[in-house]
Amino acid sequence: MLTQWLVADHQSPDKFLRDIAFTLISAGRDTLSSTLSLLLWLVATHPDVEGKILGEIERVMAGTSRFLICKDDLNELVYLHAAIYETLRLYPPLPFEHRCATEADVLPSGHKVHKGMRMLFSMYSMGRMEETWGKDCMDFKPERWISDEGNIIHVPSQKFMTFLTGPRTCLGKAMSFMLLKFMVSSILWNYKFEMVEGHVVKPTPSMVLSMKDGLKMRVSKRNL
Ligand code: HEM
Repeated sequence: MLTQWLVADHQSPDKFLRDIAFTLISAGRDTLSSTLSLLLWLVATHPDVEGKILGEIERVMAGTSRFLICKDDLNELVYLHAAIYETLRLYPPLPFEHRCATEADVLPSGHKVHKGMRMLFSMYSMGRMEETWGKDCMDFKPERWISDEGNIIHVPSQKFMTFLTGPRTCLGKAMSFMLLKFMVSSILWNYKFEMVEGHVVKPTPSMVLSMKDGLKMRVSKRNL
């Protein structure tokens, strides 16, 4: 696809490549760092989840002397995959979005939309709605993403809106899961993260979800 665009854009392939690289870096940098911080916080405050993630990595690493997960192992990390989904449900890095109607329309709810009307929607709230996610919607529970057969349950993008839905959905979803699984498994396998006593994490809605007073954690090396 890149080559096709490059061929079509005879005038300035360098500028085109620069813009593509900038888009990918800017779209991926803050979203991934927000997810990583929130996941480390959730894991540190849910020792049962930490234990299950470590147990899964241990099974994958059994019989090897490696200290890092490799690409072929990623599909085996189902529980970690579910923990990332669950983090992104409760704490979408882009907590709200807007769209502008190009034509007048009527929403499935019956609400009328005028041409040019700007609509703001909150992925943060949609990930916490009881009628969508059930009574335990506020709990951090990776298990809700795993089927009885032990596979990740497919949830339609209209329900799980963190990467948005429709033609302008995030192009980096698969890459995000791959990178996050690499990072989180390698970090957690080698280091233990504990909250600094008294530090309260306050997720703050801005363009990218952040933490008001940062994330203060104590990091120690694990004895493998
Ligand atoms: C957890 C990580 C990520 C989340 C939650 C996320 C979420 C989103 C959302 C909500 C949009 C739609 C924005 C809009 O239309 O206003 C978007 C668009 C986009 N994302 Fe991501 N993103 C993530 C990571 C990445 C990564 C790692 C890349 C690339 C390396 C990437 C590339 C893009 C691109 C190129 C678009 C624009 C798509 C288009 O407009 O057609 N994203 N992302």
